[in-house]
Amino acid sequence: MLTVYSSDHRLHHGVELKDGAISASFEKPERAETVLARVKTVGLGDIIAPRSYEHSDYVGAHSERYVEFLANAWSEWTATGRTSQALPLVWPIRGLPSTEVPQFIDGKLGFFSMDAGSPINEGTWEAVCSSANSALTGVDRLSSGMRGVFALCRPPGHHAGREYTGGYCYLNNAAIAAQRCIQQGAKRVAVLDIDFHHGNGTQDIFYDRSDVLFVSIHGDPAVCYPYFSGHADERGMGQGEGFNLNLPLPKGTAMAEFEAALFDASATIARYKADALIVSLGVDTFEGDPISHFRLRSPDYLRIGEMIEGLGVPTLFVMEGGYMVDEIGLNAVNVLLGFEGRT
Ligand SMILES: NCCCCCC(=O)NO
Ligand SMILES: [Zn+2]
Repeated sequence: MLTVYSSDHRLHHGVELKDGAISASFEKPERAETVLARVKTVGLGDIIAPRSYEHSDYVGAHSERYVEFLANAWSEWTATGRTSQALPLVWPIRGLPSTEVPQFIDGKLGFFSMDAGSPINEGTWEAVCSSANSALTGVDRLSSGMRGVFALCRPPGHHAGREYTGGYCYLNNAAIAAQRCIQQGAKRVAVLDIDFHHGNGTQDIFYDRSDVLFVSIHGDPAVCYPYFSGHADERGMGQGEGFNLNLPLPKGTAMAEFEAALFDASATIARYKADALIVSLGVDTFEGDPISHFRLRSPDYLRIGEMIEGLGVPTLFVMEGGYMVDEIGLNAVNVLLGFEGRT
């Protein structure tokens, strides 16, 4: 299987607000390096760098003004004399009447984010573009007739909505890939999100559309991040009604329950008859993950890959979460090996 990877991800080192203190982010460069090392160790296949794309290739999944905000945020922040990481401090929540985009960068940061989980620093935008470009390059290779391609994306993307950052995400790599498939003529694209956390951003982007089916298996938002999306009654709206399937599972879920949910997800995707499948591949479902609450074990990821292959659809795997750095490579690549029947 071909892997698309850019070392430009190393330009982004985030911080995060956790338990009331600022600390180095769990979303660290070593994550992608460990997965890359495992890809090489197992001889998964060729590894290529992404092609470059235009900012306009991100629009469709995202709004133009959001992409422009991301591209200019660091320069606007540093123009105020600050060299620290740019973080939002105020958000346009229920009861605040203005719907205008503020002119000052501190207001823009809050307008275009859902939480303080996506800090912006000097190298962030370049890293974010390299991550989205890896997903786009993966689609272009898939379209050339490949059965499966792996976009080793970092930073991740599935919490990024049409106009907001969040949860370590900036551009929604999986959504940008799905949109590219549609632009290249696909009539129906399925996105399967198997990360521990609900892909609220991907849901947001396609919620009113029937040409992209979104299916997510994740920790119950009543007790798990992102808390405010991912319930089973969120089924899409307008033309998208019935093309959004959330399968929330309780904390402590192990493979038996996860596999049953994946079986249901697969049945829905099979009925949809997708021309292409984008998998948001998070492995923070692993039992040792420091910020998540499922109990999958490394061999389980082989089975997950097998089940995804059973859908018989050209598939782009897009790396999302996974924070147990020692095992992230083993677990992510096990999905890809399972997909290839190398179990
Ligand atoms: N900082 C709060 C938790 C962020 C979750 C990131 C993730 O793995 N999403 O899939
Ligand atoms: Zn996650």
